[in-house]
Amino acid sequence: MPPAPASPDASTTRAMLRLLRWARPAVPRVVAGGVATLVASLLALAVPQVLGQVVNGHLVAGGTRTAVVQAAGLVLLLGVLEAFLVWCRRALIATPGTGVERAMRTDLFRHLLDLPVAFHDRWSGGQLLQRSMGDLHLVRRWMVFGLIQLVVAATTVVVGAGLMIATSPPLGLVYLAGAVPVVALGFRFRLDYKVVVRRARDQAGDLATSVEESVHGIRVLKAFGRGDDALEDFVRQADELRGTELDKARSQSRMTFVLAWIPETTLAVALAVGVWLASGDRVSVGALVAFFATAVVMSRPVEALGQLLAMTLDARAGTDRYLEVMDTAPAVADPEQPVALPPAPAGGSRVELRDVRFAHGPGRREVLGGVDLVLEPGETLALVGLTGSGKTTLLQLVPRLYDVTGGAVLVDGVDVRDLTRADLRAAVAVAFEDPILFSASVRENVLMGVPAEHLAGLDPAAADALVDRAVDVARAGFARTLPRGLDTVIGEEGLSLSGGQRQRVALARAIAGSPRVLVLDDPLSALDVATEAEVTAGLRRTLATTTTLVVAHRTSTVALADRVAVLEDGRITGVGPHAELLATHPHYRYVLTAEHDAPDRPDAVPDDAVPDDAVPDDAVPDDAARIGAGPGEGR
Ligand SMILES: Nc1ncnc2c1ncn2[C@@H]1O[C@H](COP(=O)(O)OP(=O)(O)OP(=O)(O)O)[C@@H](O)[C@H]1O
Repeated sequence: MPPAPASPDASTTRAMLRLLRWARPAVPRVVAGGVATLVASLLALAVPQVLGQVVNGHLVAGGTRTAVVQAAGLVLLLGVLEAFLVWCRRALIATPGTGVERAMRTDLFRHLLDLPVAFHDRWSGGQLLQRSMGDLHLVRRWMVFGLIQLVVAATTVVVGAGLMIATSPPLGLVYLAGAVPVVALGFRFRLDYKVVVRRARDQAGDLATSVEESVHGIRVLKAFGRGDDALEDFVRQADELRGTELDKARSQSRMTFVLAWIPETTLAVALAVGVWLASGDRVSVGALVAFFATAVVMSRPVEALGQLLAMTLDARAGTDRYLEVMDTAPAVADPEQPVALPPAPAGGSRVELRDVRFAHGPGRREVLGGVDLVLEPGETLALVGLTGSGKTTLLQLVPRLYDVTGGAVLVDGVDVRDLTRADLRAAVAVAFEDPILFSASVRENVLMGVPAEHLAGLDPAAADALVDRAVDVARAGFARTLPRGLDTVIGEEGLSLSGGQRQRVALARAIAGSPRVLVLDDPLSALDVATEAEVTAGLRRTLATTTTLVVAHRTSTVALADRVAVLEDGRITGVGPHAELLATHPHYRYVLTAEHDAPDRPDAVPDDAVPDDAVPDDAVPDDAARIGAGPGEGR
């Protein structure tokens, strides 16, 4: 009974064909390996035919001794050839398989870097990690082993069944009858297994996310003594995954049982029928021997079909999960016909936000509902607003970490969407409040802020000078006192440094490339007021022609600015010097003076709660507000 060749469905075939994009270079060797395996299997099938000839010719018909020796020699030769071909398969496909996996992994990583921040907001790190490691491993294993074995096993079964029918049609038909239940059960297996294997892959991704989150947040877990909770959560997820893996194993073992039991049963029936036919001379003893020897040779590929089908469905789930990421188009992409930025104006760049609107997805509430704002060349403008009012969101629209959903952001008159991302990011540098550094030396982290093409043209001394200048301006000189100075490798995400130290290295990175536009998201929040004043003064001196947009939460950061813009309910409701706004803009006054101890909404504070004349213009002289005015000062 040849079971139905375990054909995966059409969508599986389509998904696997899409792998050709990466597998194409490996195709010749995989095909050669497949041919070697196929020939080896067919040689194995030839052995029973030789045996049949020996039985009929020598044992039954009294053939010569020489014929027997020749037949034995032929069997030996076939065996040696088969072993050689199996070795060829391994040698042929081991290398291209790893090459395909590497190419797929590299493309995935490249694509992840290309995908916008909005994508990374939605996808967990563990799921992406699992897709780039575990899923690709399954795909490679299938490509170099499963696919070839599946084709070879199915071909062996079909050819073997043909030989059995040719050897004895009635016995062959008895054996074939067993294919009917196997096809039906195989179909059912495919449907069930497909669902369960996908669930297992997704759960493995969730489990990886838990590990990643816990390792990332280990300080919080320890500080709050929540390690046991994290462990409990992890164990629950691990149990779920184990349950699904057991479902997989049960489903697979049911199929293996079917593929072992039904052929054996039909073989027993065929044996009874065969003996009866032989006793009536309707089949020769040699044919009977050849028939059953073929059945024995076929039993291995028949049983393997279940495992190979499972492997194919594993790889299908891995391929689907891989392609789900690869098929996500980078929403923030380079324009087809990019515009070049005009040469940097001597006085600095002009940045304009024109009726800018932004929502985190269709149908979601607008975070920004029509922002109009102009930053004049060389100006430093502070953005102030309540927490959650959209300051960070607005900032991120300038370097296109997100794209506006309405209106436009222009740098020197050019819509940022008309620039290549490389040009834009060479012109606009960013420093975030929670800076991420990389496990590299301080020097390498700082140089990350210099556009690659600019860096490539610098000799080491010039690059060092850039780093020194940036480190001085950002008051990150502490890095020179680290064990290996600026060459000290800082830990993952810079966690071996204090929060304020990391902020200063991140600031040095932002200014190292002398950007036209600097976007700073409260980058000095972790510094003490005295250090912040030093950094502020350094920045003002050095970045005279850099146009800077800075989010400020405290008066001392506002000191960096020429003007301040107040962001309120997704709109700019006031722009002007700090002192003027403090005197005339109740919401601004509220944000800077009462944010941390006030009720939820600013609206709760009536306009007259802080009468305008309570803060006369001269009460907060410009200079006092600018330099070193801490949260309590300048109010
Ligand atoms: N990835 C996101 N998906 C959905 N909503 C988001 C996302 N990021 C931020 N938001 C929402 O957008 C709004 C503005 O957030 P944003 O971070 O810009 O505020 P903010 O003014 O910078 O706040 P803070 O001063 O606390 O840093 C908030 O209501 C926030 O919940």
